[in-house]
Amino acid sequence: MSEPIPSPPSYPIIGHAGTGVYDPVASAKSRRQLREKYGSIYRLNFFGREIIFCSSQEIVNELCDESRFQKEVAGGPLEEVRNGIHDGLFTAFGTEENWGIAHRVLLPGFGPAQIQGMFLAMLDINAQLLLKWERFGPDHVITPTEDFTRLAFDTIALSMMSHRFNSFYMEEMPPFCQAMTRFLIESGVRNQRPSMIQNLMRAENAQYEADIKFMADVCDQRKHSREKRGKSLMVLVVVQNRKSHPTSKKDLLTLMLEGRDPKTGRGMSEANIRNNLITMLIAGHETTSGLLSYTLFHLLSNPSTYSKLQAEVDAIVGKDALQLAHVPKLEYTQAVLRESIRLNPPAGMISVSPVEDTVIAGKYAVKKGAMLAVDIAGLHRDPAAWGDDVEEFKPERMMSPHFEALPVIFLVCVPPDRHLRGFSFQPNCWKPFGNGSRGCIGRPLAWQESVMMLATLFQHFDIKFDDPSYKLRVKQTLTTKPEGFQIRTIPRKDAPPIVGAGVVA
Ligand code: HEM
Repeated sequence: MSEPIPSPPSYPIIGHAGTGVYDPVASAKSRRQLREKYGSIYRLNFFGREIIFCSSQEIVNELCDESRFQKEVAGGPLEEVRNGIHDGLFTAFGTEENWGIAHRVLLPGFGPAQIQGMFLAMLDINAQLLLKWERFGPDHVITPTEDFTRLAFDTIALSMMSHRFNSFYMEEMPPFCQAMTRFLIESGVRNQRPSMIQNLMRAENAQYEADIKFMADVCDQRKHSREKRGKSLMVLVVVQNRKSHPTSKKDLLTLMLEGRDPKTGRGMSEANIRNNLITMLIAGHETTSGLLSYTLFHLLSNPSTYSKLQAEVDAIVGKDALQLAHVPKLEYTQAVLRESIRLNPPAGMISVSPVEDTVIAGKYAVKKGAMLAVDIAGLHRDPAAWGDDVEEFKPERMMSPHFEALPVIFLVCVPPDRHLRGFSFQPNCWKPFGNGSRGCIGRPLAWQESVMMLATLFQHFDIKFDDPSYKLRVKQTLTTKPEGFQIRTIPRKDAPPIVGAGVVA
């Protein structure tokens, strides 16, 4: 006999929408409160649309079975995000042909050799951040999240499209980031509004449309003044530049323009290329920035881990310029990243739905098409999978020999690129990059970039909180990042010169 899924009290018609039970602009916090009160499975209802939230390893392990469950875009915040990026990989419906074509065309662009080939471009952008922090000096208060956002944004553009956005030379955050932040926040809020109310919100709708238009840059060069072009994302300009200046570079943009799907023989359409260019920037820069920001926060909050990481960097990189060969040797640094993303996964939720009526956890009946949300932060704190010290920041649990002793469930890349692997202890208990065929295509890129950033940062600086009493607060769009987190960086004595690669885009 099936059991009812627990649910907080709700109101007729609206259900839980607008009642404060689930705050769309602080949903990570709401999920934490709800799972503390209702346990590892509960359901909410927004104007008749039901979402079942799950967080135990036991249930999530079932939901990761792609023969029973598939990614769900309709009915959740992703459907709103689709207004901006349509059939891009991230928001494509499972049944959409363009997802398969783009996935098969682009996957080779994220293989080990390609990611390693991005090393110099990554080092170039990395050096821009280091130089900025060095030149500001120890008295300057730095908001790391902002510069990590610039880093991630510029790294994607240079390493994947050979294009420079030069965000480090702008006082304000790049206009694309501002438009994207507004767009993602609004997408989350719209998801809880009934369409009748949404239609009345003229100012919000106008801004939303403007932000989408800005990101897509649908007005081509002829319609934009030179000044306006300079400020825009220039997605079309990126494509047009490449078409008028063909290159032998085999980067992701080349794959998009020239690649052929091995299954259908078809290439990506122009609209799908644009949707995927914006997708890569959206999916890749806030998440990586969040990972690096949380990691810095955890290191500063746990001085012994800080010292161990810096000692590892000193022992392996020393006074040399960072080399690609150093990256896999920085094992503690990678354990730090794995543990940080366990405690604070920047992408805190993914959604799936059953392909047929089914029963989960042996007792809860769920219908075909129901929306099941995987609460990743909750999963990463399941004591049954992680032990009683789940709240503690312990990179050691992500190191060998513990690491090798535990069953490795999925590998992102084949050996010998050990540093690029994804790991899981109990099946599917560590899911910061999502699941299966709809898991993160950009994870090896984000991983290499993050290891490189931490290594060079600790090689060149001693870092401290600006306010030692700072307690973690979280800012949320579709992803989360620390809010109000500020640091000071003190150049280390005898640090080697900062090396940028001088890559020409
Ligand atoms: C620390 C950094 C990152 C994290 C935590 C992260 C996390 C995720 C997660 C959880 C998903 C699954 C979403 C879902 O099921 O709805 C995903 C998908 C995706 N990510 Fe990432 N991501 C990161 C970096 C990147 C980067 C750097 C890129 C691109 C350069 C990228 C591109 C994508 C794309 C295109 C998808 C959709 C894949 C598909 O459905 O085919 N991500 N990511």
